[in-house]
Amino acid sequence: MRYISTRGQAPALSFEEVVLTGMAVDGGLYVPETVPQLSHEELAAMAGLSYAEIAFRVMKPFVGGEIDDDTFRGLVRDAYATFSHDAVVPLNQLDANHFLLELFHGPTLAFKDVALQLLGRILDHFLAKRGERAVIMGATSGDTGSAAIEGCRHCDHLDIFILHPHNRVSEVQRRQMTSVLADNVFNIAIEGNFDDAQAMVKASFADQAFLNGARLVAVNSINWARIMAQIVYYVAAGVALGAPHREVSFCVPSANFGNLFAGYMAYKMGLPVKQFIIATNANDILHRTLADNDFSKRELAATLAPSMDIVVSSNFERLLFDAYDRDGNAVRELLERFQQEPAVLAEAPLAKLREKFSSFSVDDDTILETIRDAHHRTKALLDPHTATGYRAAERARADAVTPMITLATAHPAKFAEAVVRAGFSGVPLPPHMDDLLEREERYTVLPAELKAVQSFIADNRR
Ligand SMILES: Cc1ncc(COP(=O)(O)O)c(C=O)c1O
Ligand SMILES: N[C@@H](CCOP(=O)(O)O)C(=O)O
Repeated sequence: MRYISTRGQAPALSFEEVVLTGMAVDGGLYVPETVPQLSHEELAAMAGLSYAEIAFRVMKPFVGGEIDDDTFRGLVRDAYATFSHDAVVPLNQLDANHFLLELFHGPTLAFKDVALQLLGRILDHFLAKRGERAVIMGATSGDTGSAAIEGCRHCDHLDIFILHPHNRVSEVQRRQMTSVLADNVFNIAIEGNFDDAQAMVKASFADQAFLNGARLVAVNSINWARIMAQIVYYVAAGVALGAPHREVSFCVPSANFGNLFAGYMAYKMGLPVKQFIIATNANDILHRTLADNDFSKRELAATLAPSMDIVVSSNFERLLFDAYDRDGNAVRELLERFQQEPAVLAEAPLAKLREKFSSFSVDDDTILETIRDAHHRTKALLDPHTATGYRAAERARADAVTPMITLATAHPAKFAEAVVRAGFSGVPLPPHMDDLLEREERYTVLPAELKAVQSFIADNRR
């Protein structure tokens, strides 16, 4: 299996190289050169298998033999043994054909654990084999950071630097990151927003001179392995509800678009998907692009679903690459224009996207109303991100027959403030986090300046 860049000018890489590289040198993101196919028979044979076994079968072609099967099976098994639910990502039936796919039973209570528990183990495997150390640099709006720290903190070969927007993540999210006092973990609170943090991470991949030759690794969804691991739960959920014999639809709370892109990959591999619904909060660039062909940046709004407070949606580039028939030059031109001024998509690619995707934007008042309404109707207590998905699914679904699977991306305890504002008395943290609010914290506040962040990393890496 080879991986190519969405901007068409970087060298093709192997799986091991792509995992250890992150972003392509031409500024693009890596995608598989060809999409492996899951036949009708292979999908049907997954019914009833454990999540770890489905994960092994779905991901094996992407690994392309670069980790031997027994070792890879072991990494996958160990990654999902950290989840507190036997089904790893259980389906919760809300009504006749609306299901919640609960992705929050991992150690840090958000969907990021699904990929980052595995990515930490894969990185450890490759770095140990090479006898190398590496520096992780990641940007987070609150969930990727703690999941990356949790997934990589025991890895002797890694130093981890996570940038979060100062005072713009929930208290639980911040403490999940900053209360990890390990020698190889560094939390940086940026005086800016997530887009500033992500831009600094991307700029650091583009010019790594500040690291004096050390290897820089990505844990954000720019790293292909993140997407690969997230494909699995779409397949597992689809098969559990009757695929390949019947179609399913998915509604995904979206921002950086790694989650939904993984679903699109599952579809391209052969999972019968009728419809994808993109749910956004008030930061609605994905919705505006799809609905009005308005691919333009707007001021970032602080919302009740802070993990989705993102304007520049990295992985949309991967979808555009497909929509533009894998024309790297066209994608590069479009994204360069988008960075400078409002852009529009060409007619044909936009029409292609509209065949499979619809979208819906949900403001803060509606998030609160939805948390109340969903609880009243189904007894499920949703976190504010999942609430955007639930509302979008109820409003935008194409029919009342195809099972609709809304991805529950975080546990409500991570966002107690919003849940309390919706009228509930609070949500207890799970036992392993009982004392989270009393734990000592350590983090460094820095201005949103690339040089300041890079100097901090250069001075502190081991
Ligand atoms: C809880 C939660 N829901 C939804 C999202 C959006 O996912 P994505 O960025 O993959 O679109 C994120 C983070 O981005 C998140 O942390
Ligand atoms: N919501 C994310 C933002 C980063 O997204 P990623 O999927 O690219 O890591 C977060 O919680 O940090």
